[in-house]
Amino acid sequence: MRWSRVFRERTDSVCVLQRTDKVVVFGGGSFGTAMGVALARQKRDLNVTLLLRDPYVCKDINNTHVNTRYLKDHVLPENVTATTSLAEAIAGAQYAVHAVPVQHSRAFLQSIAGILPPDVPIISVSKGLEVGTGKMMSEVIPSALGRKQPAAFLSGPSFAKEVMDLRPTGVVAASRDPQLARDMQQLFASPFMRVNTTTDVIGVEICGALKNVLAIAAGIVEGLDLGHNAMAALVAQGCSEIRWLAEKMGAKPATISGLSGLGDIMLTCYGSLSRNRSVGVKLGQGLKLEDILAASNQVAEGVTTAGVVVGLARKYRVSLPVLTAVAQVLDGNLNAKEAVYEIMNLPQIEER
Ligand SMILES: NC(=O)c1ccc[n+]([C@@H]2O[C@H](COP(=O)([O-])OP(=O)(O)OC[C@H]3O[C@@H](n4cnc5c(N)ncnc54)[C@H](O)[C@@H]3O)[C@@H](O)[C@H]2O)c1
Ligand SMILES: O=P(O)(O)OC[C@H](O)CO
Repeated sequence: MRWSRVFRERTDSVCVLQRTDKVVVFGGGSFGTAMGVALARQKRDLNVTLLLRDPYVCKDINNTHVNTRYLKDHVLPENVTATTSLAEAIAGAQYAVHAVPVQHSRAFLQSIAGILPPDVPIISVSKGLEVGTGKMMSEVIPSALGRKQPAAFLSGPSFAKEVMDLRPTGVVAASRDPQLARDMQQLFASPFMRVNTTTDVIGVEICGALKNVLAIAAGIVEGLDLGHNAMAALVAQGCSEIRWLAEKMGAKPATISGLSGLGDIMLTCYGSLSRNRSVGVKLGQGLKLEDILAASNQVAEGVTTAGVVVGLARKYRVSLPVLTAVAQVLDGNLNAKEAVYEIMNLPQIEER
């Protein structure tokens, strides 16, 4: 019984890969490149095309197989190529991996709405909430395209560099269409990547967005050198706040304690490769936000998501002291030390 199931799953997996000839990746930053490479490694004749804006980076990828801007220490497989042409990138693609930062996703998707066939599934790996609308990518995609498009959301603890280095990684593929989630599982699963499935899109997306805000808070605690006790208390409080809000928004408990919830919180709050955590560390050390952002060429989604969380806390009537304090620090209404002081002086509570 067990072996027959294993065999059947392997056969399906081969089928999805066998019938996939081309995947387009929107955004050739760190994670778009890493996920494109993860797919290219699955099958040597799979065409993985990165859609970029910078012709010089394209040239480097096509001529030297190196993404010189985002992952200059890694050689890409030869079946990863790059183009700046929307039409060329999308032509013949059976899946589209979306790795454009959330705040730029709407304009980008509007620009491709007329070119992307309506039956090509979008696999979004972007983690954040849109400023102004408060929407998740699962809402931004149909709203920007002006139609329903098959979509899946891949999330979980997954630093681009470690995916590139073939270090074991576990993610979750979420889709309201369970078959599409299973297809994504079969497309991405490898000896180096485990892929769980779920239909809890809201849970996966909200946890992926909120953990970036909590990681900034964890970085602040690190930057202020407040110690291990403070870090553990902060992360535990943040986990509770994420659970309170996510549950009110309809997330399932299994998602909150799973890879895209607790798993990604642990990675991003404690992992030194996190860009969001790094922003927090520098804020804690007293640097100005504008200087921190100017010094980096990579996105830290928590910086923009933090303000959206304040609105969600109001909308869902839930108190989120740590997550909303991050927004206050980013807005310059509080400095990092004042934020810690305020949180430590909140009324003592019963645990819930
Ligand atoms: N890097 C990681 O380890 C990682 C892991 C999981 C998820 N993510 C998520 O993936 C998304 C992308 O992150 P990344 O690490 O690749 O970011 P990045 O900063 O390394 O690269 C961003 C990419 O988006 C492109 N881009 C920016 N503005 C654009 C626009 N207006 N139109 C089109 N393209 C635009 C950039 O040119 C670049 O190619 C984020 O939401 C991030 O949270 C990242
Ligand atoms: O580097 P960060 O903080 O954007 O985090 C990257 C991923 O989301 C980790 O799973």
